[in-house]
Amino acid sequence: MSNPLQVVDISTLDAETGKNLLNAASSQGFLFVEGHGFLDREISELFTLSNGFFSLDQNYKDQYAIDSSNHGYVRSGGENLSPGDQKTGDPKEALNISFLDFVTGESAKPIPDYFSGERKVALQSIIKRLYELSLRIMKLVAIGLEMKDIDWFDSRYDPEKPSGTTFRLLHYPGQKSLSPEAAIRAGAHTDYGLVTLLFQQENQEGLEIHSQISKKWEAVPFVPSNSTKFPGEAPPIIVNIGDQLSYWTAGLLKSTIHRVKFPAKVQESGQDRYSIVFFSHPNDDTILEPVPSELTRAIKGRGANSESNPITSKKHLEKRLAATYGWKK
Ligand SMILES: O=C(O)CCC(=O)C(=O)O
Ligand SMILES: [Fe+2]
Repeated sequence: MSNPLQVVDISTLDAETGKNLLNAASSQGFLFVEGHGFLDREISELFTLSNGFFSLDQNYKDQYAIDSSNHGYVRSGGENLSPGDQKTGDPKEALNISFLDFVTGESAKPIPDYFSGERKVALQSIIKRLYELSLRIMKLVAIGLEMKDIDWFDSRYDPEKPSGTTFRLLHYPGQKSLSPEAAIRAGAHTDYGLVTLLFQQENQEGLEIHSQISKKWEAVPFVPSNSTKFPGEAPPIIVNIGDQLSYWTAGLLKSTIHRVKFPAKVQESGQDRYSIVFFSHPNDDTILEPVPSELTRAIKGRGANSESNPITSKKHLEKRLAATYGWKK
């Protein structure tokens, strides 16, 4: 399968890497990163954990049902990512873990007791490192934007202060039905935060982007690891830009619409899809004021550059979640 996206090696924090990342983020808004440091073994174990959780009893999972703060278990049909043009919720289940502290990797709210003991330790370690990876990516964005202070974004993402960041396990059950309605597994949407990091597995494809370049739906393939360059590393991680970062950078970085479909191959095999996602957000109290970069300052009247009363990150997120889950505000 051809790949519409660039694969950026982020193992070095330098000007060239920053430019490569910025190019991808300001064209497709989606890219792959390699040199991220996650091992194949640990990501496979994480998928095994996810598989184990979703195969538990429905009654058990429902005890941890999602609340209005976006934390908890979402049963199949419980989330409609495209409320304008989809009547029913998506045929997928998810576990959202929010209220995260990145010094400990723990949530301040209860999580299913399936994740206790060694499983809990493994989960916390992954969450802490996903936070570190998102900081690395934000440093590269700052370098790409030629900002004097490459920690400008990081200083707005204190590990112990509240943020809208969510770690999410997703399961899309396999379906052999060919009805076009059921063929959409996650409705078209953009993500809400700064950057989203996503792991997927081979033979479980289905993610599509509405390409900023071709203006068409294009499949995001599974890209295997480059074992010569990065021995033992997990496959490249998908990174995409969320609405807040696009808004913050006056639209220079693109928050691209995406969805999950059943490609013919997957539909024929009836294969389930599991994905693991980290939605990274700055601290709730972050004011989305114009970014100090000459590249974004030059864009007048868009996003954060157009507001005389800048909003906070928390306010930005609340607006979007209300639309997705139909909560009355
Ligand atoms: O499972 C996927 O590949 C996409 C998930 C996604 O886009 C989301 O949860 O926002
Ligand atoms: Fe998404």
